[in-house]
Amino acid sequence: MSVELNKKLNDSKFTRWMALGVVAFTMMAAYFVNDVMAPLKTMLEGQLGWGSTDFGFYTGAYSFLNVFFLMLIWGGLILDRFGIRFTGKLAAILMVFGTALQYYGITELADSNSVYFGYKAGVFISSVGYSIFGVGAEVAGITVTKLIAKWFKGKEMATAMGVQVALARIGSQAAYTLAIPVAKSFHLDTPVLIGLVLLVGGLIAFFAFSVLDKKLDKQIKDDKTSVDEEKFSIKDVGAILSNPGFWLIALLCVLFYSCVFPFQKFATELMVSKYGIDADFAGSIVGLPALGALILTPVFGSLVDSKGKADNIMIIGAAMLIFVHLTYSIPSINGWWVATVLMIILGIAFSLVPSAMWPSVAKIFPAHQLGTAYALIFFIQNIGLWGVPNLIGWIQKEFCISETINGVNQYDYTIPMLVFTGFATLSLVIGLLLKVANKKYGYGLEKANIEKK
Ligand SMILES: NCCCC[C@H](N)C(=O)NCC(=O)O
Repeated sequence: MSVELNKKLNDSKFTRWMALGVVAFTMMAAYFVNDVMAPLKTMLEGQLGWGSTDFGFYTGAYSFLNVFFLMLIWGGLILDRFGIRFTGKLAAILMVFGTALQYYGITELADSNSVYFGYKAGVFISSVGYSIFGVGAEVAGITVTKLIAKWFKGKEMATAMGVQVALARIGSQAAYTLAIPVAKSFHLDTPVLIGLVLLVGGLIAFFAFSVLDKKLDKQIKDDKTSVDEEKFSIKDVGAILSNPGFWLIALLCVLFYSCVFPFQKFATELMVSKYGIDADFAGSIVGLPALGALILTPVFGSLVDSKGKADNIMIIGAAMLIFVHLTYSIPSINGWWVATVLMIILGIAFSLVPSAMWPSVAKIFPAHQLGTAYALIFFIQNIGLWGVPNLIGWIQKEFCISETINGVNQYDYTIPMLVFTGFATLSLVIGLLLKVANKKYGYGLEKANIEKK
């Protein structure tokens, strides 16, 4: 009888997975908007005169406020201080506002001749919007990760994190697949408008989740058997930063993701220019990792839950990325099917690492430090998400223009792909060091997550 009385919302499998589904929709919309402009790179250059450095500037803007104004750090502190509901709603509002501004930049300012800080008004304002969106998206990301750790503690935590990431990748896949066909059938800005509508839906979804979460908090408070969670204090930042596990995960994260997300932003053009894939179809190939991750991330997540071995999984994922990027860099290997197979391999790596890495953070840090720990890791990751697209855009402009057709530059991708290979190699080295640290400090990364009853 007392067992029944103590039953909380998240003890019901159906309710916790339904709650996850609701917030996953918010993240799906966020990932759609995040990626929807990437396949349009060549169209943006042709129709709005956005060159490679403009595109690199815009793409890197996602992380600009997070990195230079420490917005992610504030977001993490707000999350640990004021909780999941407040922070999640704030993040969703920022995403909607930022996307609306981005839309304004590519519609109303498309023909403007004004220049701000050396960039066309349209490029600059869209980038400001994307930067605000980036704050919202990243803060939403850490909020959702923390809420999964709360709702799924001692349960299928890695599977749930995997499912959330997988559903988010549907957003990315949809963006890569639909952007060019939609932009061609309607207007260049229509894909962003669709993203804006989805985000408003995501905002409503998060408000709906908050009702459930409030109820769960009340149950946790009323439950005499539940242990009171320690409150976050600013001293915890020091504790997080002095943990070697933090630095290794953060470095693995920045290096690994620097050769996935920024690569994907340029990859549609790579598929067309090097592999001769039709522009309408190229986005779908680039979206393949997202599609693969949809199936594989939960599979690998449940493997981590039941069998553990997160340390080895991260190492294998990093090694696969080296193979993929190195092969993309070889000029003589240019068959469309090779490009496709490599994307599939990248998709497997892209499923392995996140499904092992994010739950590992929850093993290294206690619950009250999790928001800040995820925020600091995302912060370091964002340095890469800002710097790498700018670096690649600059390299392309300086060293990679192979010819110019009707005023649109064609780029050779050998050097950019070697740069990505370098990052992937470093991520493997860090993965190996993490394995050593795991043994030394006993993080338990090799252990299963699901508590045996
Ligand atoms: N294109 C999405 C960027 C999301 C970055 C975010 N900080 C993150 O790492 N999310 C986890 C993931 O695996 O997508």
